[in-house]
Amino acid sequence: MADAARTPLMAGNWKMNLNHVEAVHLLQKLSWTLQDKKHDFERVEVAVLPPFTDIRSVQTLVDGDRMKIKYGAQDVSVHDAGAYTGEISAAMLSKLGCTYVLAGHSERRQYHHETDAVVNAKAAKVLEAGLIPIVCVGEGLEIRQADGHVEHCVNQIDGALVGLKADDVRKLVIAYEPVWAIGTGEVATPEDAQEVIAGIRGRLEETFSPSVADSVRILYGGSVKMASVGGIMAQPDVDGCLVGGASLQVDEFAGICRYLDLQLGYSS
Ligand SMILES: O=C[C@H](O)COP(=O)(O)O
Repeated sequence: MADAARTPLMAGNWKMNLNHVEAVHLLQKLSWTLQDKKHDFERVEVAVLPPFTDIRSVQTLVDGDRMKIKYGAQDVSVHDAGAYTGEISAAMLSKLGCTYVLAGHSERRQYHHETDAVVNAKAAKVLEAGLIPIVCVGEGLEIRQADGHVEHCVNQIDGALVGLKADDVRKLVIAYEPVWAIGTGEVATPEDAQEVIAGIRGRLEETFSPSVADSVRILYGGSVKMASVGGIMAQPDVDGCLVGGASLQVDEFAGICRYLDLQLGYSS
């Protein structure tokens, strides 16, 4: 089990799925399901990351129903304001009540050529706006097969966090997502996840301090399901999951959020 001082976080990345009407339906159902099961949000935090076009509707629902589910965005601009067609600033996301913002998801790195320097600039903007970046790292299959996965991810972390203050780093969340496990049904073994996440935590200790390394929550992501979440969460350095496909299915995502209850044998 991870350090009890770090509250586990289950974050659902909806990617480019669900229009704002569908988003409201799914979130309402998720909230009812978790409430019905008396989910303790202080014990396991729950967040959803909808497309930009859904966020205002999500905000209205969360505020109106006083939901304890948090929400955020999947990306952010490196710019503050101005002539940047199509971009969304961190300040705009803050105004919408977001808590989290993904920075450097592998799909952004792959399809939009985001480098570690861009991820670093995005993380800095998110922190400046008082929000929490979820900085994503992960290796492709070739790097894994060449046994370079820990070094690759640690280097990505170095690049993404360069110039950030220790007190800011302490607040952020990191997600380790092996690219070969995203949307493929190939889950890394719990030991695979632990190996890389422990490597990242070790680097945080070297670069910042033991207390910073102990504070940062590091999630695993890649084909997480109800059936696999327990083994992953049993690892000492894993503090939660970044869930893609399974977060679009209410019962599956609620089950992932309730992994502790289900382990204790409470009703599903
Ligand atoms: O952000 C989430 C990850 O890309 C994982 O997606 P997945 O659970 O569909 O594999």
